[in-house]
Amino acid sequence: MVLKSLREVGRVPIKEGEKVLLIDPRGKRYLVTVSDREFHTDLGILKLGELIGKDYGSSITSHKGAEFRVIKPDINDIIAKMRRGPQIVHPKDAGIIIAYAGISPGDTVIEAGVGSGALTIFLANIVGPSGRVISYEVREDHAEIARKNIQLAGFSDRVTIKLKDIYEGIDEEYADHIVLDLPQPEKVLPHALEVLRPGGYFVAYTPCMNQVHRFFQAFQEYKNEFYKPRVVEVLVREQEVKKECMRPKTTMLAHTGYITFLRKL
Ligand SMILES: C[S@@+](CC[C@H](N)C(=O)[O-])C[C@H]1O[C@@H](n2cnc3c(N)ncnc32)[C@H](O)[C@@H]1O
Repeated sequence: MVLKSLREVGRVPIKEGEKVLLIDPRGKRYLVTVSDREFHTDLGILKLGELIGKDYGSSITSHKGAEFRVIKPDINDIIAKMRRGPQIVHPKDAGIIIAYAGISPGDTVIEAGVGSGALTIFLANIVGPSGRVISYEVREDHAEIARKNIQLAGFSDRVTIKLKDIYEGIDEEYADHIVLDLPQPEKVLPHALEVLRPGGYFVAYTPCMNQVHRFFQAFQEYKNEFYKPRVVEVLVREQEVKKECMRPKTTMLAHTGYITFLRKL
């Protein structure tokens, strides 16, 4: 057996039409599509066609002599650069939703609302090509933004956006998990019970404590159908790493939302 070096395995030359991430000498990032065109920056003009056939990790130089490194973008790069409509679920919250609910490749996840599609992209990434994300949305303009963002991430094959109010019901007969980012998740509880598989999770992301309170008042009627609930808030404290001093950053993204997890019995 011939073992390939890591360098050979990772070596897939850049092709025309691919999305790549360029990083300038200051660390500024640009998501561009490789084609035979010029890309203008304040550090000079780049001829993107020069990237074709190069390796990821290599660089391209502007007409002013600035060197831009090129790497393959991941979903975080896509989400950072995509168009936003409503407020998106932050990666720290998407991460814990996926981890605590055990969302896995091949799963069918019903989501609402799609908003800008950020959480949808995280979900589609984890369920993989054999899974499905079915996302309900009431606003056509939000659905349109999300559709484009999901296409940009390359997940249109596994995501279905439905223009429908999920409070009125769920059309599907089966879901491994239900993930909600909308104002009144308690209105989805009776529909969720009909379609959620035993062991599957009902997850509700809500920014306000009074929403959590209202949810749990409604939940009393359904409490025998679920394993004991869990509510979390995720705080990420980034560190400032400098040669002379390492310490927590003085500012942080504190509150985003409360995440409620219910597991169906
Ligand atoms: C905060 S945004 C969701 C953001 C999304 N999670 C993301 O990460 O980009 C909430 C969305 O829920 C939609 N929405 C509100 N009530 C809904 C309902 N009953 N059924 C479906 N969508 C609903 C809104 O139109 C809005 O687009």
